[in-house]
Amino acid sequence: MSKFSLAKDKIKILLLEGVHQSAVQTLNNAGYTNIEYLKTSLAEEELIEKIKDAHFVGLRSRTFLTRKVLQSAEKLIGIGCFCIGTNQVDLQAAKELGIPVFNAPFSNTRSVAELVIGEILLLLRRIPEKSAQAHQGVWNKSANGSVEARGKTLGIIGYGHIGTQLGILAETIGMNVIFYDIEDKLPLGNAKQVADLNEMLAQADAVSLHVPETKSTQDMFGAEQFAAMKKGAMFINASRGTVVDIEALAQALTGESPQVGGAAIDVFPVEPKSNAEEFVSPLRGIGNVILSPHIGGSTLEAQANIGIEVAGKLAKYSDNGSTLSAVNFPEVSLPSHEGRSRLLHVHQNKPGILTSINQAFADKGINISAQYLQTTADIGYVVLEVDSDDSQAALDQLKQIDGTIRARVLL
Ligand SMILES: NC(=O)c1ccc[n+]([C@@H]2O[C@H](COP(=O)([O-])OP(=O)(O)OC[C@H]3O[C@@H](n4cnc5c(N)ncnc54)[C@H](O)[C@@H]3O)[C@@H](O)[C@H]2O)c1
Ligand SMILES: O=C(O)CC[C@@H](O)C(=O)O
Repeated sequence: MSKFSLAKDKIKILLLEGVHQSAVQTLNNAGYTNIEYLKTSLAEEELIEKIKDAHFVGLRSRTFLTRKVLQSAEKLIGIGCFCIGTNQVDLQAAKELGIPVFNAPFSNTRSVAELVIGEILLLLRRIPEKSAQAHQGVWNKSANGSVEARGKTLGIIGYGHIGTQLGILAETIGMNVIFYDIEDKLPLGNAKQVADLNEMLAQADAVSLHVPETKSTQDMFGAEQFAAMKKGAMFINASRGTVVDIEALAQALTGESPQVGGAAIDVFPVEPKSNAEEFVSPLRGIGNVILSPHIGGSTLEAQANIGIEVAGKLAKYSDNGSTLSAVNFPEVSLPSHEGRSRLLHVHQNKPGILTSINQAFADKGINISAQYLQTTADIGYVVLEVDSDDSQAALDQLKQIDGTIRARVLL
């Protein structure tokens, strides 16, 4: 449960899924050299084996940190998702175990928005279909079904970081933008929020999904929503595969008179674990459909920035305890702590814990020179500073506080 600070070269960092080398560089620059770097994700049993002695783990969207995996990771003190989505981690389990999870909330936003704009233009011109025909030697020179984006309406579902960027880019090419979000959002440019999803679907010439994977978005788009779309409108999903009923999409794209005119899909309910595995989908082979292997955020710029951002957050948490921008944890932003030892204490959020800590320290004559506290409904994170000579005694006291989840000292 409790940890004493380790020398940096003893802190083991497991990096999975080929995160950008900028992550390794950032960690090395911060003094962390004990890094195991793997190009792929790992299946549960292998992951349990590998993560056993790791203090930090870095991953992208294909590694699933379930409660079972996290419970087996006895030394783990921090998790870095080198992406935006954090649905692949059991955030609640990580929190209960006192492990903060960090991500890169902005670094690939622009890359996704640019890809979607490109896809809208290609779909409206029926280029996927025409390109496939040309590859087969068919010369189909015709304007049938090809339209400009100018003056058409884009419906965005989920008007967050990506949705808003996309809206701005779409307006610059002359599109009207409407959006649907469960929260009231400030519309950028001339965008308009629509309160009812079906009302939005009835107006949009292209619909693009930018929601996170949550209980409320699971299967939020199925046969009923495709039927509510304007006949022949385009459909784009670069959010998460679980948001869309993929069989219903396949049906809406096929038949004598398809309801949906074309689609660009980057994310799938089941995705191959590595580039070596076959990609299986009911959408394969359907005309005017762009299929991409979950690369919406995969540009060199985005990946390099993500590497620096997330590795920097892990190093900062390891060095000074800062949890600023953690997605599952009380956020504490901390100055440097030269000349003193800093103790990190994660506890169940119940009355009396701070009093117990202060009393225990007072009883042992340990002076607290700084104290920072943040809580969520179920856990509390308190950071204390003491004279370096008192650090071991202070850690011993913290370990005994009822409700302690984790205690660690930074020298
Ligand atoms: N394809 C890729 O490579 C790629 C890259 C980056 C992000 N993503 C995915 O895109 C998602 C969105 O990213 P973001 O940075 O814009 O997130 P964000 O959190 O900034 O925005 C999400 C928006 O969705 C809204 N929302 C949540 N539930 C909703 C619901 N049920 N109905 C309507 N709106 C709802 C939220 O209020 C918010 O405005 C990420 O969670 C991630 O899963 C995919
Ligand atoms: O890099 C990945 O695997 C995931 C990218 C994207 O879906 C994200 O959530 O940022």
